[in-house]
Amino acid sequence: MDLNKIKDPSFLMEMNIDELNELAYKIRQFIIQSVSKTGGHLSSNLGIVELTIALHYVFNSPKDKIFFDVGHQSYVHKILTGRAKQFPTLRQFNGLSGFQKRCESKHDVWEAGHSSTALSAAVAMAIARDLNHEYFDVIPVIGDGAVVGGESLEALNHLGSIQNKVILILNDNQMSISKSTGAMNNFLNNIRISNTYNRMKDDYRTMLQKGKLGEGVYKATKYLKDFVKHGFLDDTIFEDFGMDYLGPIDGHNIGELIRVLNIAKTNKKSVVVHVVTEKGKGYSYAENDKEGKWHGTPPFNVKTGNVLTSTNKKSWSSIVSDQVFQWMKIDKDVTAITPAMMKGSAMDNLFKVFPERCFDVGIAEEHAMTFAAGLSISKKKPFISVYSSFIQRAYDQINHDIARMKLPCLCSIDRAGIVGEDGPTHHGVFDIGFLTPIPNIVYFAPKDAKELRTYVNTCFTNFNKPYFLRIPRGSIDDHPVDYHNTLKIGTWTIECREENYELTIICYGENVMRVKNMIEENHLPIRLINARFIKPIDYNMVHTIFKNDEKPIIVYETVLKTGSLGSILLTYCNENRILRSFEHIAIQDHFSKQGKVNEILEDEHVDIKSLLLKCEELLNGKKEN
Ligand SMILES: Cc1ncc(C[n+]2csc(CCOP(=O)(O)OP(=O)(O)O)c2C)c(N)n1
Ligand SMILES: CC(=O)[C@@H](O)[C@H](O)COP(=O)(O)O
Ligand SMILES: [Mg+2]
Repeated sequence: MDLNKIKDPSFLMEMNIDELNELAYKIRQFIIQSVSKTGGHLSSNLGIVELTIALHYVFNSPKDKIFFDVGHQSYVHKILTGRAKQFPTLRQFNGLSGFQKRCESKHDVWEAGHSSTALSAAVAMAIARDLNHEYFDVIPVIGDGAVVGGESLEALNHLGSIQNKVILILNDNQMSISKSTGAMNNFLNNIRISNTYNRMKDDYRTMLQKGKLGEGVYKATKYLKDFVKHGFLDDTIFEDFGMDYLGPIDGHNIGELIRVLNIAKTNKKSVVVHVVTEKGKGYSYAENDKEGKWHGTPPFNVKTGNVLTSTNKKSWSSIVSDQVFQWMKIDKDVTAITPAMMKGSAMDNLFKVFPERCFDVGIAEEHAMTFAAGLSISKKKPFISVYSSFIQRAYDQINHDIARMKLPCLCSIDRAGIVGEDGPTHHGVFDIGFLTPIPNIVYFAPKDAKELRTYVNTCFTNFNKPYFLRIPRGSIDDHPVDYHNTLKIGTWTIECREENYELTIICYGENVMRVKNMIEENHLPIRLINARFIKPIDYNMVHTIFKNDEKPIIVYETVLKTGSLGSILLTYCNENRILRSFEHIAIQDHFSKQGKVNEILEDEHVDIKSLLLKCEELLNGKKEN
């Protein structure tokens, strides 16, 4: 069958199990080929092919609400709901989203990108349905990584106390991006490997084969309830939360999936269907290397498994991590924390060499921050690395637990700025606006590897306050720095041209080097200020620039304008009665699109070309005067 011709999932009803298996094979090949060209979340999608087919076979979307937590594993759902043709545009500018998107299809009933929201939404949908006296099923599909996120557990707590039915599909592939961690994972693992379970599973299989479960849903459900009550599953956490439990089910056996999903469909109460799948299934490289590489991949060669873009530069994340590593070697109090992003934050080596001082707390940004506060109050020196967009979750913990008590820590805000293909849910453009109002913190955005390493040294040398660090996605040239080298908190530097300038640009982070190149390539009479401390700002320099100089000023940022450095400077000028206006280039009050970083910057008019145009306009205007 031609996947491009699929309009909606109704065609599945005409297919027998062999045909459904053939379809699964085709979809897998399609996804491998397609993602090899565009890049994307490969292994989670390869693992969920049969499960998604079975869900759309048993339930009637969009009347029944099938939706995926995070949404990075919704490619099969997209194909079955008529979007195969758009896959060449996956994650591209103005193309198909890598997550569910309500504007793309009526079958996308929820949107995410961040983890652990699906069950909350499902509980609400089920309650609203029952209030409206409507009849449909609500079926959130949640991974073993996402199910431990605080919000999932809060929603589970709510669901367990109400009568409204939700069918929670727990897609257990034993992996988050790295290996799943924590007690819930141990619990799921125990179910999977228990001898008792295996015996029970065989009994259950036999019953399925003999068609006994087909004799009547009531009988089947009762059997499963007895199974739950008297068998090895008598204290599943889900039962304790007031739900029924079905499973574990082989997530690559379509026949078994369909049978059990039908039982879940007719079950009266909320039910967890525990489905065991294999991440990366059907692509040998992804099956053999489950540790992160194939979770989200750039374009690659299908035959060799090699990615098509490679660089000699080092990621910003790995440079932070390496400098922290140097400090872990000499200071046994330094500890490291990641909320499930060990690979992305390049912390593998820390975990390998110092396992007893490194903590992957799972998808739990709130806990990660308060846990860091607890370590800090106990005289440890916590380093935490969290993506900018994910730390939005932990605002209160930074404010209430860390900053208010002035607890020393070093928190690296990774993936700050426009991140690219992950799109609006993942752009790190809000952190300056929401972190800088918090008292007691220091916030630093390095221009290069040297400044970055020097700041890490500064923090560990004087570990006495909440230090924050802001780094983007991407790579740069590395520059080793001895750990004695430090810098002065709250100081900005003049990056180029102290005299004979006609215009001043103020920027920070990776933009400093970009702007410097622009100035040098175009031989422009511009003074460039490296505003590396976003908090505290360099009041002396700011005063000098804004008070004593009549030449034009541009504050250039690639974050949201609201709450940005520009708005901090406006407030400063106002407070100090400095009557001075300046040009402010930053992102307007909306969510930026997905695509290549340069395309998005251009779309937002905050690219270097837009800056250059503004400079030329101001410089020419100056000359004409
Ligand atoms: C709040 C938040 N933190 C971290 C992430 C990054 N992230 C995306 S998918 C993922 C792993 C999810 O694991 P699981 O739910 O088991 O899905 P799988 O990929 O195994 O199918 C993580 C950590 C995120 N999207 N949102
Ligand atoms: C879906 C999700 O949230 C992550 O997989 C994210 O896409 C990772 O981003 P990086 O590729 O920047 O690590
Ligand atoms: Mg998983």
